[in-house]
Amino acid sequence: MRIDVVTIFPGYFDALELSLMGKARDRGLIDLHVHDLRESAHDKHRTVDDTPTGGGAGMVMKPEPWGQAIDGILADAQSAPAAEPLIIFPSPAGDVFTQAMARELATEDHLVFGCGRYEGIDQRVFDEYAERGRVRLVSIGDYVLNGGEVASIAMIEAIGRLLPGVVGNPDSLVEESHESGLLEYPSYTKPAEWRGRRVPDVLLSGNHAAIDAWRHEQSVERTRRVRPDLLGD
Ligand SMILES: NC(=O)c1ccno1
Repeated sequence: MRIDVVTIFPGYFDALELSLMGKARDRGLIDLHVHDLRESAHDKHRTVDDTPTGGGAGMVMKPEPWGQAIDGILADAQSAPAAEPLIIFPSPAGDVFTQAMARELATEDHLVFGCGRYEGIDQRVFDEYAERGRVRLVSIGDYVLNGGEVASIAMIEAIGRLLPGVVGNPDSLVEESHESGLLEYPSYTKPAEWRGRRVPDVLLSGNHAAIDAWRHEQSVERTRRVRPDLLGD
């Protein structure tokens, strides 16, 4: 999968050089390109924002740099045999990102993440690329961040880990929270007792049918307690 990111803070994405994402990039499973939006601003001060038309607080990101940055990515992509990219703008006003959406987006060949800052991006950028291609505003939750970078990293990790070969044992993706509609059961490891707290006896029994039943019961109980909405309660 090719992933392009447009941001005024490229350094945020150094985090994607670490751990599984870094290994996936080294192995060519993820082809990440981070673009500094200011490289597409050509006035003396590389200006990327201006005052809101109609008044109001803060600043709005200008459309010209965004147009040049995204056009450049689309032109580059056309030279490669990939499907038309999906452009994602992280926004608290977007569709809520879920594990199901992560799985859907993991089937894409090319994703572009546009990281807004300030009071947001001029609406005409969304309109331009929605007419020319595919655009989605996506929220990672009902709260507001200072920009789209952290949300993009979260989505890139959630999507990237689902790509074949990224996670060592694909079985570990199956019993995770939100995969089965339930939250994951509690996990334990050695030692069998720690500060007087014992691992549940069933997990030491070697009876795999009983262990599976206990884990499912724990998942249902945790889901009912923490996220009854997932059970339709
Ligand atoms: N909730 C979000 O996804 C978000 C993105 C930018 N600010 O907030």
